[in-house]
Amino acid sequence: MSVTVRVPAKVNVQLAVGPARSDGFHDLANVFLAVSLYDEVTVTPADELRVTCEGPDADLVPLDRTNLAARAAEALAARYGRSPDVHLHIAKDIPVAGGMAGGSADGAAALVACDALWETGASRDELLGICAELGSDVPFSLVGGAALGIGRGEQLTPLEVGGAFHWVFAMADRGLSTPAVFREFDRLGEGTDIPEPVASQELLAALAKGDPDALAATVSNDLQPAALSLHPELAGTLATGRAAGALAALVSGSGPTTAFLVRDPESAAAVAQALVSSGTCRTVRTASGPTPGATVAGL
Ligand SMILES: C[C@](O)(CO)[C@H](O)COP(=O)(O)OP(=O)(O)OC[C@H]1O[C@@H](n2ccc(N)nc2=O)[C@H](O)[C@@H]1O
Ligand SMILES: Nc1ncnc2c1ncn2[C@@H]1O[C@H](COP(=O)(O)OP(=O)(O)OP(=O)(O)O)[C@@H](O)[C@H]1O
Repeated sequence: MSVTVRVPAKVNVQLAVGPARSDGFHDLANVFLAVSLYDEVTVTPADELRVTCEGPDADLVPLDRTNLAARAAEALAARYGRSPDVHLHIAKDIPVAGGMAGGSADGAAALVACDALWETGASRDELLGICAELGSDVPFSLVGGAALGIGRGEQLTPLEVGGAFHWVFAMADRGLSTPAVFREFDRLGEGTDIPEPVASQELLAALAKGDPDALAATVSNDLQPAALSLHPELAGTLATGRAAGALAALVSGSGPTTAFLVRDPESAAAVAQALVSSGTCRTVRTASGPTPGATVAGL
């Protein structure tokens, strides 16, 4: 018997970052939108805990116990006093170290899959608690849709969304480390007064209306200057997408994936074509959101 769970990537339509806290994290006002790029995690009983991975970026994924899917299985097993001996297979389509929460997605998916396999009877809140211990983005990968994350980004409030938003994503030729981007944010902000992060009411209204023009006017990412500082070539990718008609162009989370909000699938195709032709990125994908969080796809 095995269980397969499908889990989406995310884009941050607002990422407001406060000053560094004493624990090294930053308080956020983090507006997440789940988008239709998916990983699938399949869990099967085995003699020992083992992780395998397939997909274009598979060689970049650690297969030891640092893999967030393995850590999720271990955390759930420890909670229920059972052995974590399973085979976790990750079919990976979400870019690795791309700022789209790929590792977090696998953590949430493995948790849901093991929970179904082991029939633990854990409540949703218990699962969300384990997710928050695994990483700041992991709870959102479980719930999907759209949500405002405060604290480290792990304290979620679901958000209403009035329609589908269409996106183009450009993957860069190398990844960026999330802690390195937060450190660069701190360095760039040295000596300045960094305000407490607050969600934009205009942005929440744009999401609720399903209005792409209003959303384009309000998207923001406080980590973008830090990501551009570490990866200056991204400025060219952003400019290419804007020139091709994207309503908004921004770095996704800690980057280096760049995200382009477009009006409809036709304009997504045009922006994607321009990005491919420009040679300023590794691969280009189109997607839409919101889409549900980690969901059992097959038993
Ligand atoms: C950039 C985002 O992807 C936006 O959604 C997230 O804030 C990052 O979430 P994540 O990858 O799950 O991050 P975690 O695994 O919790 O933390 C990795 C590292 O990122 C930094 N970090 C993360 C979240 C946060 N609110 N403040 C931080 O400063 C810390 O250096 C931390 O050690
Ligand atoms: N299942 C996993 N898939 C990918 N990377 C993983 C996984 N588990 C652990 N990692 C490690 O996490 C690092 C960051 O990978 P990930 O793809 O989650 O980055 P990210 O999308 O930038 O994350 P985020 O958007 O949450 O900041 C990788 O370089 C890898 O070493």
